[in-house]
Amino acid sequence: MTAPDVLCEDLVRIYATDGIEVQALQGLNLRIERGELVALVGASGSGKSTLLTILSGLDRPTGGTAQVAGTDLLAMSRRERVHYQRRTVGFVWQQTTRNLLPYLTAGQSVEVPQLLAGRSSGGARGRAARTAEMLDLLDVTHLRDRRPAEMSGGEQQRVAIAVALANGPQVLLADEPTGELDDETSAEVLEAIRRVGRELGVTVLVVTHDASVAEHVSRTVRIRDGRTSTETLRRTEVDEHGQARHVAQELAVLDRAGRLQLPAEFVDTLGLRDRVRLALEEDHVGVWPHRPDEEDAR
Ligand SMILES: Nc1ncnc2c1ncn2[C@@H]1O[C@H](COP(=O)(O)OP(=O)(O)OP(=O)(O)O)[C@@H](O)[C@H]1O
Repeated sequence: MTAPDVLCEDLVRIYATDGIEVQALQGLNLRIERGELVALVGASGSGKSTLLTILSGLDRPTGGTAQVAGTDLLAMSRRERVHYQRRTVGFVWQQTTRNLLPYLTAGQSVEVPQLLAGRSSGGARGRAARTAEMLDLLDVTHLRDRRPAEMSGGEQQRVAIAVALANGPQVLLADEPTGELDDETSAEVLEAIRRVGRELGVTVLVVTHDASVAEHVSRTVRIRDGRTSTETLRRTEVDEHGQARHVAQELAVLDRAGRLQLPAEFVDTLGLRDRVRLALEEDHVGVWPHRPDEEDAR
């Protein structure tokens, strides 16, 4: 079995400002295999951006394990960090202005990261060929000589993906890449991310608060209060009549200590609180509300 491209175990990030501590990540576990496309969804303040900032090498966790494409993010030297950010991971941010410099054309934007990374294979011609290849892959060749102000929001994000992939990263991280786009354009950009991930074999993590993103990916991980809580796996099955149908399976994340977070609707429906009654059955675990009065009466 190959090592996963993203591995977080018991990841903790505590922010301390003015003597007040905020536990943004509270022991988060996440594993993403090579070539997977995963959406991470969660409410505002659940810790999504904190996680992405750590995975992109811009911030250090307070504790736990974080490895991306074999790089240990807690043990990286400053030099390794620069290499990591230029070569190992690519990013696409929500704000189109953060992705592209206003005075560079699309072609120049894809070329600059290659120059910064000292990409020398094939020299200037090699870089030009890589640039043409990336623009073509994202269907933005016609925008090569345009600056961001001369592109739509969706076009800017597709160019941003080409920029992020310029140096052939193993992992692509996207933080709300469709946050500023309408529904139709969002769907196009997500489809472009999915296609390039598959064609280049890049592992992709898309962070979003938009639950509809989940429809475009085979695995959605939910984050709640700084921890991954539940996952939805989607796959297409062909039934006995040859009809394709989409099947979704809900899973809860179980950490190494055996903790799991029950979905909020289960907790609400059964009125579970404080303590629950557990029973180990042959092939499953039963969970009941704990009602001492009723149990005493039995
Ligand atoms: N630099 C910081 N200093 C102090 N607290 C912070 C800092 N950054 C984030 N937090 C806090 O950490 C928690 C998680 O924030 P984070 O930005 O990761 O959430 P999020 O899920 O990305 O939210 P959103 O969808 O609104 O961007 C929040 O309570 C937030 O207020």
